[in-house]
Amino acid sequence: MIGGSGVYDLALLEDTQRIEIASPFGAPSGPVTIGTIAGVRFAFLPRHGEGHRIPPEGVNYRANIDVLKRCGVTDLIAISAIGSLREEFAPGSFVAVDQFIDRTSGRDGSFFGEGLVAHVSLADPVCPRLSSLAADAAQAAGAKVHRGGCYLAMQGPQFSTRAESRMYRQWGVDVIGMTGMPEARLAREAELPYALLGMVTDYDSWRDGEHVEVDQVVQVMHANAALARRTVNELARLLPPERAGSPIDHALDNAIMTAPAKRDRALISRLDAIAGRLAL
Ligand SMILES: CSC[C@H]1O[C@H](OP(=O)(O)O)[C@H](O)[C@@H]1O
Ligand SMILES: Nc1ncnc2[nH]cnc12
Repeated sequence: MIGGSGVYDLALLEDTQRIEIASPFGAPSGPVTIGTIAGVRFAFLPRHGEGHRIPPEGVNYRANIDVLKRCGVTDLIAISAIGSLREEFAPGSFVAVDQFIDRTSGRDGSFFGEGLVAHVSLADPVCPRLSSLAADAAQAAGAKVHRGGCYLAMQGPQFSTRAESRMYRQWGVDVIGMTGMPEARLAREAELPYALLGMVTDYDSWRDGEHVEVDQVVQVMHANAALARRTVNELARLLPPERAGSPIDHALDNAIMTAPAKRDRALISRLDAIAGRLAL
């Protein structure tokens, strides 16, 4: 699990171990905590680091996913604070996001590049099985849950202007945040089924006379902290004892374009965790 704003630890984890893992993609947000809940092994990483040190544009998304992959993670659930662009997605409710629009810029958005070109499909960026499990867990924990929603990833760190917020509504966007991209696209390249469970903390600035302020976000986040914790607990209980395979486990099978003789050996060795399975 990757925890977002307000979710800096998984208090329910038992038999925990904190591990500092190095990544060829640079420094991750911090050590990974590994432990169990109801017999299920979880690895947890707070996206903004302990004490919320790292801004959304400064998160090393590649290193975070790389180190989780190195821990043996098979499925990735991200928790995020989100603003709502729809009246019926009220603050306090949860949204199991199923689509993204990426308006971020200047972030490293791929593990691949010159010397090893790859194109994975991102038509359906979220794993339906994992997303539905996350939604079931939030519902069992007592949350009001919306299944499906389009998340616009903005660059931040400032919140949107009123004109942007209203334009995003016209685009059919449901919720907004600053971190879902490039996280979701990198998870797909890493062949990790990904789900994003958003906690609505505010109505973004599209309503007359209202605008989002961080104190309001923090207030709703704190009010929701216990619910988020119960959700993780329920999730551990809902996960099937045997993990079913997913087509996302093989997302890279037909993705590599670069001819074997032209491949960059240094890049291939950096990709040992992400694409080692392919024996490039
Ligand atoms: C604290 S409001 C803005 C901040 O919260 C969200 O973070 P995360 O997605 O990690 O929960 C949003 O994306 C911004 O980074
Ligand atoms: N309104 C908003 N815009 C961007 N990110 C957010 N995170 C929580 N609320 C947000």
